[in-house]
Amino acid sequence: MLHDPNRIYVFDTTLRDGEQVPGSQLTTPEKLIIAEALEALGVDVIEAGFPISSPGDFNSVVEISKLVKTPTVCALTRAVKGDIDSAVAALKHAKHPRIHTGIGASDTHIKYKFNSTREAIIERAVEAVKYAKSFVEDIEFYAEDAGRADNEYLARMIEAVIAAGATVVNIPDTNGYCLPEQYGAKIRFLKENVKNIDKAIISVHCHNDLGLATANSIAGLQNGARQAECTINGIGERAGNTSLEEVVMILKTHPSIGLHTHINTKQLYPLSTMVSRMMRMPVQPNKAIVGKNAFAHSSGIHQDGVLKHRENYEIMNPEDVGIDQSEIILTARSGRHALKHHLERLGYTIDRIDLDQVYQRFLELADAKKELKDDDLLQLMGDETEQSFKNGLAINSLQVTTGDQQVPNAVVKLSYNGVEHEATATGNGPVSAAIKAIESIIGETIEIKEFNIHSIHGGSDDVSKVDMRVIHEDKSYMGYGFSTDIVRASANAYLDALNKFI
Ligand SMILES: CC(=O)SCCNC(=O)CCNC(=O)[C@H](O)C(C)(C)COP(=O)(O)OP(=O)(O)OC[C@H]1O[C@@H](n2cnc3c(N)ncnc32)[C@H](O)[C@@H]1OP(=O)(O)O
Ligand SMILES: CC(C)C(=O)C(=O)O
Repeated sequence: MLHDPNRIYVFDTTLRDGEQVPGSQLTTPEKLIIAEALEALGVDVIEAGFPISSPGDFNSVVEISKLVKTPTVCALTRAVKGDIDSAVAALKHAKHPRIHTGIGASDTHIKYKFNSTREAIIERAVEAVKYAKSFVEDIEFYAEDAGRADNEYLARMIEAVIAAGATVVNIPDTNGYCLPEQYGAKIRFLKENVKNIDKAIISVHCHNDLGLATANSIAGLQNGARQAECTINGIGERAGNTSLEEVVMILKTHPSIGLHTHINTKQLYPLSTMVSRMMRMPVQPNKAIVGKNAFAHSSGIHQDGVLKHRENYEIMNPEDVGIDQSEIILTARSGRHALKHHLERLGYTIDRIDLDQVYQRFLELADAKKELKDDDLLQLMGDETEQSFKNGLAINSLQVTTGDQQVPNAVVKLSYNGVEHEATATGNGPVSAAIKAIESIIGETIEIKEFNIHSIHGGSDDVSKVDMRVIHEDKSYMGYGFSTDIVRASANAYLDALNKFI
């Protein structure tokens, strides 16, 4: 039945089990967008809904069936004829329809949910599979709460439903109870004790109540299961389901397991973001693979290690999951290598910078601010009271006079290579006067290509940020300046650019 015995079929249930999360219900158009993205991701099966549950869910299964071309479209039912009839109707347009029917298999469910007996439940299971099979060829059977079910009984049930026509047998750890070793052993037991097991694919469907959903799913796959049921971001009933991105990336990162999927992993992050937004379920920052911090390094030793050789602290390539690159987050735990990396990225030549001096000021700011962004660094470098550059240009004083009926005039005192120089110049405005005075000290005219003044928070008493692009020997250099005085901010930005090449 399986062409490639090492291929894992990925069954996505984001739109069914994932959508059981309170507050995360989706409209049909939203489900269609996600279904299309799941198809592009390369999932093998999309569980589109539980058609008997509501007219809206029925309609979603109909529309997804019409839309999706390659993956199997699956609809969930209880072991109840009415549910199966509804699923058959909803799947009418599916190119590859599957009915997913089943019933509880643990003694707890048999006794307290159904007030029934083991034998009677097997009969209901078989009857449901046969009924579904009379409409659709591809039938998946779920033995609910199989994680807590007696293995001998489970094996009898599975053998009976395969004989009745089930093509896939799902062994859910519905309550997230099992340990990986137990769950793996359960799958192995079924592989070894169900006589007709080679006529069906074993599927794993694990919940995360103890945080073991992914570990259990992998244990199941390593012991013979060939379909993994999961959701994007691991969303689902209670603590959620196995997360699709985790299973897929575990198999890709550990080729020694010898199993693979047909998932286009570069779509994982974009899809995670889409599902999180549409389902109003934020992804926790430390979530494996797709969390905001999954490829972000914030402590100095790690940052140094990653900058020297990414694989020192990364076992996956962020690009493989659709994230552009790892991030080096600047915090008070960062070291000089990380600071240097960002300064270089912002156009500073490290040889020209007094890195130790800048680092001490950086630490003080990082202690106060927690995380430093580009603007914080630029402000740090452009701080008019500090000398960030070795032998650089620094303004010692700047006097400007301007007003109606008066030619703007600037007097600049500049320290250059440790020597103070003074110059006076006029211009058509106070900024041009200040720039001309600086030019007369350095003895060169440097072309300014771009010049922008922004206020940081708004308000007339705000700090202004100036960014300026200058050209020197056909190369562009950016300079940034900050001050409550826009002339001083402009002069600072000009010197910041000049310090990168003078
Ligand atoms: C483990 C899982 O995630 S299973 C999927 C869970 N998803 C959902 O439940 C969402 C969709 N569900 C629904 O819309 C509704 O619960 C419906 C339409 C299925 C049923 O609604 P109601 O008829 O009002 O029944 P209600 O939900 O209150 O109770 C469930 C009934 O189904 C029975 N039942 C539960 N599972 C199964 C099963 N697999 N096979 C047969 N009967 C079942 C219960 O024993 C109970 O029957 P009872 O009335 O004889 O005691
Ligand atoms: C319906 C089944 C597969 C299920 O969701 C579970 O048992 O958790």
